[in-house]
Amino acid sequence: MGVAVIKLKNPPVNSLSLEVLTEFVISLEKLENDKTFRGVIVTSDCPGIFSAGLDLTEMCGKSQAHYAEYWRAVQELWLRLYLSNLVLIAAINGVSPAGGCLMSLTCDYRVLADNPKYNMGLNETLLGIVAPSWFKDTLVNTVGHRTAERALQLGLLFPPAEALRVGMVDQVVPEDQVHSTALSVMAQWLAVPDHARQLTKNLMRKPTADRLVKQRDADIQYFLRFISRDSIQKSLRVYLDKLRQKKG
Ligand SMILES: CC/C=C\C/C=C\C/C=C\C/C=C/C(=O)SCCNC(=O)CCNC(=O)[C@H](O)C(C)(C)COP(=O)(O)OP(=O)(O)OC[C@H]1O[C@@H](n2cnc3c(N)ncnc32)[C@H](O)[C@@H]1OP(=O)(O)O
Repeated sequence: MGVAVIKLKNPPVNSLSLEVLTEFVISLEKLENDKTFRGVIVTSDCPGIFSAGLDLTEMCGKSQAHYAEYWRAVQELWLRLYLSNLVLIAAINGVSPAGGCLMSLTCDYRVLADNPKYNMGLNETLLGIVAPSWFKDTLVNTVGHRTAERALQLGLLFPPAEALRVGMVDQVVPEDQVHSTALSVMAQWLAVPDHARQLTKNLMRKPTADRLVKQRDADIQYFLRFISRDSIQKSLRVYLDKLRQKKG
């Protein structure tokens, strides 16, 4: 039925490095241009981890030029996913904080494995950083304003039952059924004529995407100013050190 699977593979935690973001956009573009494909299942090849989100090492101790290049790549992936003409289904087979969660929120439907460790949410505030407005918009469009407001301020990571309750995911299923469920949901979405579904998706999503498109450069400048602050760099270093020390 013309369904591709994109499996994220950047061990150990599928962090969204510049290289991963770039490759993801290229793969998506190829699938968009190949008319034999109508749908994509986005999943992970790293056991227990869907994606650890944006790669913190790309946002810490690097040059301004690097931050700008990285942020443009983050914007590009979000825009491509959010406005994709393909049916995108996230088969979430692991934990998905921040950028990992965002990626799944751009999909048309989310199936999450029922494992209490597989938390998801936009936890940026816990790192001492702030989810950008378009991250916030994506969450609001999924779970509504009040739930998003509380989740964003507290940096909440929702376990599967809670994620389902607030509407962050559409289905929670046993871990060994995530892929088959994604496939059967895909069949249901592909039963709808493409042109009607695509125009409807565009109608729902374009106003949100346009807000970023209209101010992409300003958004990059804003990110540069924010991420270059000493206090923000310090927060990120402390957070990364904590992650590294966990093992020791
Ligand atoms: C007004 C606003 C204006 C502008 C906006 C400005 C700023 C906002 C910018 C960006 C928004 C940010 C979005 C993000 O996505 S930030 C990333 C958030 N991610 C997390 O908090 C997850 C962190 N990781 C974890 O919690 C765990 O690693 C995880 C549960 C995923 C897996 O645990 P596990 O025990 O299996 O592995 P670890 O031992 O913890 O990690 C292994 C290895 O990987 C490194 N690691 C983990 N996560 C990341 C990451 N996101 N980026 C880079 N590296 C990561 C970890 O340090 C370990 O490294 P090492 O010790 O060297 O092996």
